[in-house]
Amino acid sequence: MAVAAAQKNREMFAIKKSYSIENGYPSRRRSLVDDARFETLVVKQTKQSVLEEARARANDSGLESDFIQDGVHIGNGDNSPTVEDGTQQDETKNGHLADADIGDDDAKGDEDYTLTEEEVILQNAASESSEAEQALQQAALLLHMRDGMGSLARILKTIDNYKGCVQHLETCPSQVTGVQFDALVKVSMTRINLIQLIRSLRQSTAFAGVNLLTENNISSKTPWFPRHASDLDNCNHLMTKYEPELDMNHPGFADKDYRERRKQIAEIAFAYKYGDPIPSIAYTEIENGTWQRVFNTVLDLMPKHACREYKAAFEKLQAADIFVPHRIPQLEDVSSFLRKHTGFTLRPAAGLLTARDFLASLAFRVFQSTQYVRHNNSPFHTPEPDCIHELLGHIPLLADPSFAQFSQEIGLASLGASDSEIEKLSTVYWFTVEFGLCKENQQLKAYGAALLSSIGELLHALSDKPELRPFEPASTSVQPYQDQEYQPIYYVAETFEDAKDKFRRWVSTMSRPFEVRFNPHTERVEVLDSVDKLETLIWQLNTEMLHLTNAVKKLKGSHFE
Ligand SMILES: C[C@H](O)[C@H](O)[C@H]1CNc2nc(N)[nH]c(=O)c2N1
Ligand SMILES: N[C@@H](Cc1ccc(O)cc1)C(=O)O
Ligand SMILES: [Fe+2]
Repeated sequence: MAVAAAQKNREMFAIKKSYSIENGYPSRRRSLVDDARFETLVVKQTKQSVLEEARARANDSGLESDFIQDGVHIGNGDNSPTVEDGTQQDETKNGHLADADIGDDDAKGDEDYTLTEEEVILQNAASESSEAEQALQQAALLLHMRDGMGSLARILKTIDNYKGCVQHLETCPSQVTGVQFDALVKVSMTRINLIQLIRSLRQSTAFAGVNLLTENNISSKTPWFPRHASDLDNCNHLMTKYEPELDMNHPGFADKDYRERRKQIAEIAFAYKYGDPIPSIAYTEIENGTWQRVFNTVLDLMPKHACREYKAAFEKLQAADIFVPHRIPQLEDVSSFLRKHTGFTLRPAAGLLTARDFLASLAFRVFQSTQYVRHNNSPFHTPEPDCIHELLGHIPLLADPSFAQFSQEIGLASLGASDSEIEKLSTVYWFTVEFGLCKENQQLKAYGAALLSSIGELLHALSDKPELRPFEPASTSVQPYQDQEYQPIYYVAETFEDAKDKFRRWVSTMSRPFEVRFNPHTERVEVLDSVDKLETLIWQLNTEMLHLTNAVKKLKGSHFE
């Protein structure tokens, strides 16, 4: 239930299509970092207005009675549960809590609750249907008790009145002035009763604050992030930029048929749900022709300019009959190929995703791939990712174990990261996964996907025009860039292993106060926030160590035979 509420939260606050047109996205020279910044702004504004709307609704006398009629009002004569408290004056003027003047019982219309975000989510979840209203909800409440432990009895009695079940109770001396103790109470009760319980407790002068906490230990300030691969159904927020409909510079802007085709293909991504096979597309002769031109050029340039790992995986894709010149590979076939090699899978994406959503998928070893094809007028460079870029650029390296792990680590680092950290991570992603160069026997090779899928840019990167700098996460992550033209700066990694090492050390300096781990068996991201979870993990690792030690012993033994 709690998880469902969190997802609801995401849906409520989600921006559907956020960029340029509707929201006045400002500049023409733009980068994904600018986009991330803009996204943050739009998300904040959307959230603010959703919250304000919900608060207004709650204060609206018509709707208010929905929640209040059953007796949040104290001593109002019906048989409803009440706080066992003589006083009904609310003296709480505590920030986002009840900064309302609640007068006497008759003053219904004057009540002005300022709901917290958690309460808005709860109310929203409850208001869906009568079953949703009656659904059991786990929740944690933090209460500031002015008058000491005596108030505990009152709390328990009130919870009991609302047919709640107390699962955990903990108190400690409070840091808040005027408050003697804080109590943390975990309860289970129906949503509707929980809403009423909170209101009821707030009306008591015994409490200087009643806070509904989110369902887990992570602070409610941490941005929502997917916990299971199926939560990625909520992670496909598009950036409306470089779309053929919207951008006059887009090669498909003037081509009506092309725009129609793009819409058709986008529908597949919009309808896609976790677990579905990725629908096949019957690519047209023109589309296959565009693929063939790019494919053949990559074949020509790859031996000299691509890194070793790319070439090795490319050959495997050819051997599996997935990479052939005359037809575009189907995402479903590519996805099963990757699954066998590194556990990566694909999801269809309708276009350029927001950095937060795109990176989050990587944490689950899921790569969000577009399925449409660039316009046949510009086969060798396009301003937006298309399936030729995903297939020829990204797929080979996602089949390489070391690179797959690097990609996943960027993804894991992004979960719950702050907006400015997302900006840095996507900049690192940009200069490594998209545009990275590396060394091989003193020679410069390309491993970045946007280089390997764009012959134009590949040759530019390896010419003497751009500036080359050594990859160093701390400085690379704050380097501004644009995504319209060829890059003026590229970063060179010694090796993947070296890049991964540096990246890991840099990530450990980020501000996130918790560690996460992906459990491949359940496809779940676990937050390592309890001794229990850590102990289970240590036990698993010990078992694995035992097997590895045995393997070493056996191998050593066999040498002496
Ligand atoms: C993380 C980063 O900003 C990166 O460039 C992302 C953004 N969104 C994307 N969205 C899609 N569909 N494909 C991509 O390759 C990317 N790249
Ligand atoms: N420029 C790349 C495609 C691309 C565009 C934008 C990106 O963010 C990434 C890749 C190509 O032509 O293949
Ligand atoms: Fe890409």
